[in-house]
Amino acid sequence: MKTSGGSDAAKRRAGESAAAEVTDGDVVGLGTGSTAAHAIRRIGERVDAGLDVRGVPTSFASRELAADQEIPLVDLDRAIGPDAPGIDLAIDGADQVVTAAAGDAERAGASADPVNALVKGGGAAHAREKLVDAAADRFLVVADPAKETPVLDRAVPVEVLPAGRSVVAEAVRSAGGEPMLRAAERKDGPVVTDNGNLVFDCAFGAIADPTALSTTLSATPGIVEHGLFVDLADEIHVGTETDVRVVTR
Ligand SMILES: O=C(CO)[C@H](O)[C@H](O)COP(=O)(O)O
Repeated sequence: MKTSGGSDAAKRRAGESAAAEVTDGDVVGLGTGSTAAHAIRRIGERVDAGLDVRGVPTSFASRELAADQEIPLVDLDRAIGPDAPGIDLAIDGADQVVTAAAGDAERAGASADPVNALVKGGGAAHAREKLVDAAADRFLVVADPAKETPVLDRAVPVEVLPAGRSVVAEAVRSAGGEPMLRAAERKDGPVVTDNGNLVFDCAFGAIADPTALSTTLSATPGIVEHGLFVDLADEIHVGTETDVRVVTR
């Protein structure tokens, strides 16, 4: 599994804090990445102890981990609809998250109410993650302090239809970004997502207006989904070396 950010202990605290929010009967969106994996493992322990939940995986990796933990699963298609249960909460990681805590020093004079924005997609799972996280009644982000920032400036992952690669690259450049095709680590060639698409990591520098950039990317033909998650998170569980700080949005 790909990991980024801070210590595993901090990630575990964040994941376990969010997993404690799951209650009997819930349908839970199961995020992707090393921090969300801690939440999935803790939910698995609770299922073993009698908790009645169903999980909606966001990726091949989260499905495999949840199945290993013997968490009953339901497809997103079966979770959403007129006679479907819905998703009570989703727990998912992030590559960058704007929090006031990260900006206390840097933000002198800036608004005390930070924009509710994340960068996700370090594991190339952001298309399904956004489907599940946005469909949930509550979306809990699990992170560590290394993910916190006053302004998003990490390259934004963009999942692209293979046939639209050049068209999308030009559109990203027109929007002020520099697209870099994500290469696979143990294969000659690009990363191919769970949906059979390619990923551009698009460097925009500091993203002053994540909402505007999100709107632009969403409107670009050939982009299946991008990793800017704006106004979706309800809580950020930030694990530290000693405890957990919960930021409510
Ligand atoms: O968006 C993601 C996968 O697409 C992950 O949630 C994100 O990359 C964080 O991963 P980790 O918890 O391993 O740092």
